[in-house]
Amino acid sequence: MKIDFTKMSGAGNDFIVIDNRQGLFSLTHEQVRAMCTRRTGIGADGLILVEASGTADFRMNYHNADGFPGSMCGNGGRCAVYFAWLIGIRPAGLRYAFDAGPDRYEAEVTGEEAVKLHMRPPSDFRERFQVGAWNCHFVNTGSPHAIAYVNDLDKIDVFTEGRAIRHREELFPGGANVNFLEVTAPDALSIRTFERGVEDETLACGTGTVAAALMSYRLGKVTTSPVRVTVRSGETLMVGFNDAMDDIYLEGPARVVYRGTITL
Ligand SMILES: N[C@@H](CCC[C@H](N)C(=O)O)C(=O)O
Repeated sequence: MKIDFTKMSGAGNDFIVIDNRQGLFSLTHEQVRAMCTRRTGIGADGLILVEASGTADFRMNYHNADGFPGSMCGNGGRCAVYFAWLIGIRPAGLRYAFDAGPDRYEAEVTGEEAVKLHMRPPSDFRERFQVGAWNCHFVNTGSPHAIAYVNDLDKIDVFTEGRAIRHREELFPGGANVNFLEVTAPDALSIRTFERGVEDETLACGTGTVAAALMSYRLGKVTTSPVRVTVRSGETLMVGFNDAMDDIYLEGPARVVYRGTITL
């Protein structure tokens, strides 16, 4: 089976994106994992099948690099929308609606290689609890996110510390993504994320970035919206929100890295 794919980067979070609107491809977990594996496969943090939806412009069928379906992926959603725009899923217009899991999302292409994704209201805010030596916080922004604040982000061993927190199933049933944050200004943060399903640090995480901005505002660590969040790739994501946190967006770069064909 030959599959045409587009490799995309959402602020450094990278994805294999496949047009599956005809329903031609049914990939096993092993095939997804092999395609996402770096060095021996294409290499990516996740794989997105863009599929037909009865009521939205498309459905985002997202898998983590481990081959299994993931929860909401913010950067993946932004890449999927840019992909949909590039292949002309809607002949005219920059606004898209897509389904992901049980939820409907709206987004717009805001410029060349730029997408703004409207997020769903967060749930399950939990503040100030101890996980080993870490003072942690938690919020679900479509994916579950633990958060810890640090003074010097460069010094953190994200792989070791993140992995230990990620697996605390008694606190986070199903596991959690783990974000380490440094507050750099009243409207700015830097973030590093250990991603569940990738089982490693990634160069950016969209739902983690939203979790970081919302939690930091709740805790008074940032005082305004939008919040500029610098991710590990060095790129910046913007998170805007109202006080009620029911009108939230994630905006930033989404670009094509290359196109190819893989034979499975
Ligand atoms: N990279 C993502 C998050 C993807 C889902 C996550 N790894 C999970 O299943 O927990 C993002 O940009 O939000």
